Amino acid sequence: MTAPHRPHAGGLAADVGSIVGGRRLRRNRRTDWSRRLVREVSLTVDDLIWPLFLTEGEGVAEDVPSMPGVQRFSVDGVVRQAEEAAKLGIPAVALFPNTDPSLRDDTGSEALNPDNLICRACRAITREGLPIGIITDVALDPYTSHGHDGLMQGEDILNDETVEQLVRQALLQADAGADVIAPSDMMDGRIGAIRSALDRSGHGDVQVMAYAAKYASAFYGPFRDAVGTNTTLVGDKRTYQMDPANSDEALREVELDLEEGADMVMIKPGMPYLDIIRRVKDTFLMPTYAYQVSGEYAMICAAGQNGWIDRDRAMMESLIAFKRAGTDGILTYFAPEVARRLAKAV
Ligand SMILES: NCc1[nH]cc(CCC(=O)O)c1CC(=O)O
Ligand SMILES: [Mg+2]
Repeated sequence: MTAPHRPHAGGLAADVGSIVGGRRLRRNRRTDWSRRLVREVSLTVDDLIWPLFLTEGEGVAEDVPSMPGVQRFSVDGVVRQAEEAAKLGIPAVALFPNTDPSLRDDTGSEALNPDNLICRACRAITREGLPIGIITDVALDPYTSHGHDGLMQGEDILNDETVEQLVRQALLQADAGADVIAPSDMMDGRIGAIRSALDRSGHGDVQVMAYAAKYASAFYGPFRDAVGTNTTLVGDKRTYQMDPANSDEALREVELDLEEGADMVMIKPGMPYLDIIRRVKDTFLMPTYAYQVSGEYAMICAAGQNGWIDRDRAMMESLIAFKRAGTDGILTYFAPEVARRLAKAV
């Protein structure tokens, strides 16, 4: 063992004019135990939500090329992933379907099929009785031939007509065993409509996690590969997803979703929007989540693969940054890996 380096030893200090009243912030950083003692936030397995992709078939596990280490699973495989998540102590999984192209149509009618991929997966996971929450995505994009989250008329995305369909989609998911309904569509008024429909149909205990401030972002690219909307999407989502230039507007979006009955709110994407997370948390003091989206995941993996950054350290640093910004939890594709790491560290 070499003696620890002592940056403050020696007699030079008195000459350093910029040291105010002997205050040296490096003192607390010298040793590992001290760094742990002064640490302000921590990341635990309780902070993790694992997004999982579904596909048809049996025994299927196919790679998503733009998301190294991420696969789409058939329902049987997703059940095994959920078991693994439960074993690791991850509180919840979030399910996203890659709908067979032949089932996608103008109105996204497959979203209303009680035997669609999502509903079958909810039932199969629920049957296992795992101590884990099932979060389902409410939006039409994996089901429409045009890849939009809502119904289209000409160039327009219809709001209220879409909301009606989202309500029916949400009820089917709740019937199938979803614990948390997570509308990601950004239509106005959908949280209130879904909340009251759930309450009226005996699903008063089903929680709602609103994708409240969801931005029209370039960082969703790999996700669209994963669910097959990269080829279907016509145009962009800027008439319903938020403008990345806006911050006050995010507070208005969150305020409305909370008034309409959201139990939890989400900001998405994550890392470029840490300022939004902090404002939302400070303003509303509600359970606040961030989605570290597919593009963020892909960037960290790609730079890591090139040897340009240390992938594992970047992964951990990105997640602690979410905690520092005020999130109560993070949807992240790194979830199982991080859970394993955290378990080893104790
Ligand atoms: N309703 C669609 C939806 N739900 C979650 C994501 C993105 C998640 C990610 O990039 O990891 C998207 C993409 C989009 O709006 O096109
Ligand atoms: Mg809104």
